[in-house]
Amino acid sequence: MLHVDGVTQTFFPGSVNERVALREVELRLFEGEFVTVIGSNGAGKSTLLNVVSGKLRPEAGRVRIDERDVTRLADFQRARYIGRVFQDPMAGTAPHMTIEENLAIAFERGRRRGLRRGVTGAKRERFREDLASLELGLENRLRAKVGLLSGGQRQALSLLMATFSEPRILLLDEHTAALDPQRAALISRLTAELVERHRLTTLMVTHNMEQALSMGTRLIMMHEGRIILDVDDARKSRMSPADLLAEFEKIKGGGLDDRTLLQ
Ligand SMILES: Nc1ncnc2c1ncn2[C@@H]1O[C@H](COP(=O)(O)OP(=O)(O)OP(=O)(O)O)[C@@H](O)[C@H]1O
Repeated sequence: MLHVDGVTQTFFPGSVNERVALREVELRLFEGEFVTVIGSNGAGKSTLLNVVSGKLRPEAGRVRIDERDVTRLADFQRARYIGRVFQDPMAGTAPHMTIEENLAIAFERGRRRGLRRGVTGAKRERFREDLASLELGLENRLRAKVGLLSGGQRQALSLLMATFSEPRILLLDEHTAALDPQRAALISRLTAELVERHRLTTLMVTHNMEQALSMGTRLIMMHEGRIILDVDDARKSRMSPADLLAEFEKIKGGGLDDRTLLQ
């Protein structure tokens, strides 16, 4: 359902600062797959998410969602297909608006025009139910300003908002990295629950190898703009972080050729 076909992305081409962030990346996600993405700094993980979301238009290659070529659609035009949560808990929500106002915006994203805007009684009830599922007590604080919430609460709200419009693809960009371990565990649990409940096709970038192995149904490793390892669920469930590191060393040491390493 998501096809990334031969995507290449170079920043500052032809200058001394030239950086090839993605090199002919091929990636296919089936409906409902939950893929965790790991890799060294500068491997191209965020750039891949930016190309999928439409924030970046790749210099070569195509992105297709449900067979539709969306390569030339800007991010706001792809918004109804895509939900995204960033590392910064402040990025996904509007601090000066209330919890219910933030939810109302997310709810209306991607829906047809003509539906009643604003917070109606029916919507408020739905928001209350969804917030209650987070088990953070936010269902009793619908009219509180989001700026008053903690980082973990705000990230939980961002996650809920990103899944509200039942996007075709959920993009998670190190969305637990800025949280303390307890909050990170909470957001990981909520992520697994929401992905399962809405059967979302998901790409999740993380630097945490334990998390990359314990979550999702498939794992890919990136290095220098390439996907160098692609591990299915069965194999992933048998791997440890040490195995992943050993794979990485083996691939790096063996002269990289992604075509032979991709499975
Ligand atoms: N907007 C940009 N302008 C210039 N260069 C960029 C830009 N975004 C990314 N790059 C470069 O592209 C390469 C890939 O960056 P990217 O952010 O995708 O890596 P990453 O795998 O997400 O890294 P990290 O784990 O450090 O966040 C890096 O060399 C980076 O410096």
